[in-house]
Amino acid sequence: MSQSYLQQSEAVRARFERLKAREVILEVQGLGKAYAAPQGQVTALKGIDLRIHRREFVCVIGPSGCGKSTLIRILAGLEQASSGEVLLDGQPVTGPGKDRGMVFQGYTLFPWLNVLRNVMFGLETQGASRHEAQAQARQWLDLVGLSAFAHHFPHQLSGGMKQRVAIARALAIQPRILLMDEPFGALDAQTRARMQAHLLEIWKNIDITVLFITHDLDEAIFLADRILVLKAHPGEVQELIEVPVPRPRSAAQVGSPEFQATKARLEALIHPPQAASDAAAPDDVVPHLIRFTHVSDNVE
Ligand SMILES: Nc1ncnc2c1ncn2[C@@H]1O[C@H](COP(=O)(O)OP(=O)(O)OP(=O)(O)O)[C@@H](O)[C@H]1O
Repeated sequence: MSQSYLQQSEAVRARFERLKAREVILEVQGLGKAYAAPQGQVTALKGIDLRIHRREFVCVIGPSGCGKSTLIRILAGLEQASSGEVLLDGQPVTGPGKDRGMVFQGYTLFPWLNVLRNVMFGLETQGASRHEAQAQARQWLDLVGLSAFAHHFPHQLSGGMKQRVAIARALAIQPRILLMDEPFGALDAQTRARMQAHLLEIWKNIDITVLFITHDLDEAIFLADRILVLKAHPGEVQELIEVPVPRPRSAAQVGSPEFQATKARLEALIHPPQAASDAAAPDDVVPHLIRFTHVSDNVE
């Protein structure tokens, strides 16, 4: 029989025990969010409970519309919950704060500031002197491997480099948790893989807890300690999976039995067998397809 994703080696089990013994940084209790929509109320999130420990790496995955972005926006304090509570270090989150760093998919650097000034920005708004902000920003640029690009402007950088600056900028204010919403979604596969390895290297070297949203199953397994799987309509917790793949992680592990078992479980949760959705669809309804191209313009 093939390996189960629930099976953990002794080392992995011991690591989870150590991880769970650490303090809880982020606690989400009975979180719900309903939006008013023209067709009635939409329940984006319902009864979400989650506890994330210090220096844990949690990925959130789920089908489109399961409330991933809503969740991260509430955690960031950009959106109000309809019910429940979010506690960061035991304190309720009521709005944005410097205890949370954000990195989004779109490149959110200030185009008119060079790389160094982009990283200095948050430090200066927090009251650091120009000199102090510059010294600290240089250290963060060093950490993301971009010291040589301090005086470049965002338009002179590749997509991956821009996201490294965004990570340096988010980390510079020394948040308790880094909230990442599909940060590598716009990158090509090769750059994306490099950024994943790079992010793990950064995470290893500093005291930061990460909550990372992704659509990509491989990315979630490669990065996470635990994966929160949400389901849609309403957005509820389907399962919180402990990733059995040992650390340190490397690309070579993708073929390992524990990686494959975890991927199979995620596939089953996110893309349930066709029969289930077929049963819900009346099979006597033939969709009416409109042909937009010229009839002779065949693609088959
Ligand atoms: N401002 C809004 N007003 C009304 N409905 C909304 C609003 N924002 C989100 N929703 C609805 O809430 C649900 C969850 O949306 P959300 O964007 O959080 O999901 P998601 O998992 O991030 O989706 P995707 O993977 O496609 O980005 C969806 O049904 C969406 O249509």
